[in-house]
Amino acid sequence: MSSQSNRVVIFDTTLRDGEQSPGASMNLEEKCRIAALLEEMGVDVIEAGFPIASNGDFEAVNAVAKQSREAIVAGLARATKADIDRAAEALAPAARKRIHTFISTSPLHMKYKLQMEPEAVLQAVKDSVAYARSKVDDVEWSAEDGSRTEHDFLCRCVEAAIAAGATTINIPDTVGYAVPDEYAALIAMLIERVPNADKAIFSVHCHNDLGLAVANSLAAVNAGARQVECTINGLGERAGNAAMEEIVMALRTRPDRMPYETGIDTTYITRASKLVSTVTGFVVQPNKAIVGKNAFAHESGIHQDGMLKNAQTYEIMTPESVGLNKSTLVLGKHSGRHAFRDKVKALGYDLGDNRLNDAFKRFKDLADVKKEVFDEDIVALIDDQLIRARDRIKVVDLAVVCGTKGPQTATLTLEIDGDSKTTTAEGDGPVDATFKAIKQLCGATPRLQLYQVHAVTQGTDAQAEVTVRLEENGKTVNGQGADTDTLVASAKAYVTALNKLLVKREKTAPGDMGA
Ligand SMILES: CC(=O)SCCNC(=O)CCNC(=O)[C@H](O)C(C)(C)COP(=O)(O)OP(=O)(O)OC[C@H]1O[C@@H](n2cnc3c(N)ncnc32)[C@H](O)[C@@H]1OP(=O)(O)O
Ligand SMILES: CC(C)C(=O)C(=O)O
Ligand SMILES: [Mg+2]
Repeated sequence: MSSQSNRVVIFDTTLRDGEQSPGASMNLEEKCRIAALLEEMGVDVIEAGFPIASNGDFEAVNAVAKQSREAIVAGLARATKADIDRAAEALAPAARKRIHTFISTSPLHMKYKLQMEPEAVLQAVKDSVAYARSKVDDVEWSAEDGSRTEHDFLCRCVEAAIAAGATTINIPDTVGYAVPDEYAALIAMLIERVPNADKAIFSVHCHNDLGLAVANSLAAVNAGARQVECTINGLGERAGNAAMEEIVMALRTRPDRMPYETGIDTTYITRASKLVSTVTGFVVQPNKAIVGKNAFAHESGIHQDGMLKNAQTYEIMTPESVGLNKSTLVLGKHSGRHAFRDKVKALGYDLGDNRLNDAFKRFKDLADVKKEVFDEDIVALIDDQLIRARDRIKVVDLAVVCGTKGPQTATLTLEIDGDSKTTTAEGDGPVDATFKAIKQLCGATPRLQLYQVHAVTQGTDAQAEVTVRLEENGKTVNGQGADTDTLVASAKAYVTALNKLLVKREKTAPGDMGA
């Protein structure tokens, strides 16, 4: 495959560079699960680890090598015989294997880290690649800190690596220092100047220290690179590596600007992201491209309206293309009537315009006090409204004084058959005071059989749903009330139950309000 081909090799290093994220260690079984999924989704090369790093890493590379069939399994090795031997041993069972050997080529790394003269590094390139080639046919050579390497020296190293048998040449932007046009020019320069460049695939490996890993990788592909090294969720050393899902979806979404193909079945992306996140404990930020919780979610009314009319108004990829069922229209304070009507219908209600408008107003009031309005909230809100529509008694206003000082008092205003009535009652706690105030105003004396509160959803801003069961003359009724204020929900529940009792009384003694 040359820089003329339009096929881009996807080299996943989640299990190696991804695991170098502090705190992202994975055990053997987890690595095997991730590798199996990567292979299933069509990753070309799986870098399974750095075999000399530890026995655990060796075992993991070895296990992935045993299980993989189609994907090439790669193991990392420094420019030493011991590293290469260990990598070759770990990779031995693989159907398709690659030794990935590297050494730094930048003046800074050579002088301070390796403490080697450039000529010694060049010799190490030749020796390490040739030695790796004596073990396997597929050898990748990386110029660590390649983007900060002096051009003439980099050309000499690349030429030497290809001459020694490297079939892939990787030019990492190890510290995420490059910017897109500069990085693209570097790759183009190498392809142009290195005499045997056509004998290898050029690869890129970008870190995200400036948030440019994906942009740099794509710019390099346009300049002739045909392998991209990346990780699921952009996991990796420091700010991470280029995110595979972003690379693949960018290529898929913009073939007009980037006419290249990968072998990835993109419908696996969401599954792979979730697996890596679960295994590593690295939560994906909600606004992360492609795989964030909000990547296909819309809350604002204008966008939701557009989405309902034609999803392409606000989505450049389909959720199905990344393995999600559908986009979500999140109902919140920014939502509009179109989305609300759609949701109400989906929840099985057929409300006329007036009721819908009324419900929408109550939904907006709720959204003002609650971060997110869930389906259950809307069901509670509409049920509450439907139950209350024919009520003779309605809760208008409630103010409760409670706390450690006592006495607990409730000042309540009810509308009874169209008349507004207010009273204040003391009680043994705020709920008792509220119920006493209701009884005073209605002159009712039913027996309270059950009082139950549960949160409709989670969080301190959740709506409380209260159930009250009242008994009078052998007749039992239940009343429900929902509100973000538990006491208001309690008052509504009690009043709902009372209204039901009134209906029952009407049937036996029409016109009677209470005792
Ligand atoms: C950019 C990258 O991502 S590179 C990969 C980084 N990943 C890792 O380092 C994770 C795994 N690493 C490890 O477990 C350990 O560092 C090991 C096993 C590889 C080496 O451990 P140690 O022998 O204790 O050495 P240590 O890590 O302290 O130092 C690294 C040594 O390797 C040398 N070295 C670094 N890169 C290379 C290279 N590509 N080729 C040859 N030598 C190298 C350093 O100069 C240093 O040598 P020195 O001991 O002579 O000074
Ligand atoms: C080992 C190399 C490829 C690397 O991870 C880097 O330079 O970032
Ligand atoms: Mg790296």
